Amino acid sequence: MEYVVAAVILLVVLIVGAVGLVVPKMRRRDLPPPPAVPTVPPVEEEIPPLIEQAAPPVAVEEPPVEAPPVVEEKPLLEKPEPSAGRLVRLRARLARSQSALGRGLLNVLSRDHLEEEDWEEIEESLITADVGIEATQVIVERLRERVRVLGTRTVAEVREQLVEELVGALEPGMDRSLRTAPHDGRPAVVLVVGVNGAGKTTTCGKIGRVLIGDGGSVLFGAADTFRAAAADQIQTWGERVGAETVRGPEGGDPASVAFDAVKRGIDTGVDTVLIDTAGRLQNKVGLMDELGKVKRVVEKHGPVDETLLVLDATTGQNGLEQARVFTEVVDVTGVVLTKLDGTAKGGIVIAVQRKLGIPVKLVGLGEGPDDLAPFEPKAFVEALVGGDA
Ligand SMILES: Nc1nc2c(ncn2[C@@H]2O[C@H](COP(=O)(O)OP(=O)(O)OP(=O)(O)O)[C@@H](O)[C@H]2O)c(=O)[nH]1
Repeated sequence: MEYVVAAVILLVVLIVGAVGLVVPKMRRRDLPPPPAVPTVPPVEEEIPPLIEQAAPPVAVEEPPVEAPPVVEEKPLLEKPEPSAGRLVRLRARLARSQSALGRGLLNVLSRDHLEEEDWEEIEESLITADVGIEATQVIVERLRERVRVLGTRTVAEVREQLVEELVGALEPGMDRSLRTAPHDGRPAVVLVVGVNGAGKTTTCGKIGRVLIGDGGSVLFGAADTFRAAAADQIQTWGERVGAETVRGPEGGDPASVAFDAVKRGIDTGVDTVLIDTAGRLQNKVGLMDELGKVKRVVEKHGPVDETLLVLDATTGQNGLEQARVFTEVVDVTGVVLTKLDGTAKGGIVIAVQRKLGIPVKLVGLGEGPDDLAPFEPKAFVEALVGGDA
C-alpha cells in the first residue's frame, strides 16, 4: 500500500512538472510580437488660425499715435476759363463768315468810285450773310449817305464807317448782362429753351462753365426728360466742373424735375440753377403746355430770372420762324446763337435781334467746352469784317 501511495505521488509530481514546462512555452507562442518601434504619443499637427488672435492687451500706457489723414480720392475737376475776352480769343472761329462777308465788302469798298452797282454788290453781300433784307437796306442807305457827305475815300475810312453801321444795327446799348446772381436768399434761376438739336444741352453745360469760370457755383436741372441721353449729357458736363445735376426718371414730368432742381439749389446754396428743357416743337399748344408748366411750377419758388433761347445760326432765316414761336410761349430774355463757327452767315446775329427784339447775349463758336462767349457787338463786327481791326 505504501508503494502505491508513493507511486501516485510520484506520478502527480511528474505530471505537474511536465505541465509546468509545456504551458509557459505555449503562452509565449500565443503572444503578439512586440511593436518594432517604441511608441511615442502622436503629436497633433498645428493648423494656423484663420484670424490671428490679437495678443492680450498690455496694460502699459502709450502716448496716443495720430492716425494718418484719410485722403479722399476726388476726380480731377476742370477749371473753366473766365468769360472776359473770350470773343476776341475766338475771333478766328468766324473765319468762314469773315471770308464770305468781310473780304467781299472790303474788295468793293476799295474801288476808286463807288457806283450804283457797287452799292448793289454791297447790299447783296449783306443779304447773303443773312443780315436780313430790311436791316441791309438801312445799313447800306446810311453808309452811302456818310460816304457822300464826308467824301470818304480811303478803304480804311470806309471800313471804319461800315463797322460803325453794323455795330449800330446790333443796338450796342441793349442790356446783355446775364441775371445769374443769387438774390433774396435763393439762387438765380435760368431756363434754357430751344428746338432739339440747336445745341441747347451743350449750351447749358457751357453756360455753367462760364459761370463757374467767373467764380460762381451752379446746379443743373435735367428737365429734358424726353431724351435720356440729354440728362446723361448734362450730368457729364456737371461732373467735369464739380456741379450737381438733378434729374428725374426717363419720360418723367419735366416740371417736377425743374421744381426739384430749384429746391435743391436753394438747399445747397448755389448761385445759379440752370434748367435744360425739352424743345419738342410738335405744335405751339404742346410747347406752351410744356414750357408754361415748367415755368409755373418753378415759380412756386420765386420768379425765373433769365430765359435763354438757343438758336442754331446755320438754320438761317428759317430758324427765326421757330424762334418766334418760343418768344410767344415764354418770356425770352436773351438769345444764344450757336454754331457761328460753322456758317458763312454770321450776319444772322443782326437779323435775330432785329426780328425778335431780344438781345443776343452769348454766341457759340465751336464744340469745345469753353467755345461760348459773351456777345460784344464791336468785337463781333470787327471779326466779321476782318481787315485791319
Ligand atoms: N460747331 C458747333 N457745334 C455746336 C455748337 N453748339 C452745339 N454744337 C453741337 O451741336 C450738336 C447738338 O447739340 P445738343 O446740345 O445735343 O443739342 P440739343 O439742342 O440739346 O438737342 P436735344 O438735347 O436733342 O434737345 C452737338 O454735336 C454739339 O456739339 C457750336 O457753337 N458750334
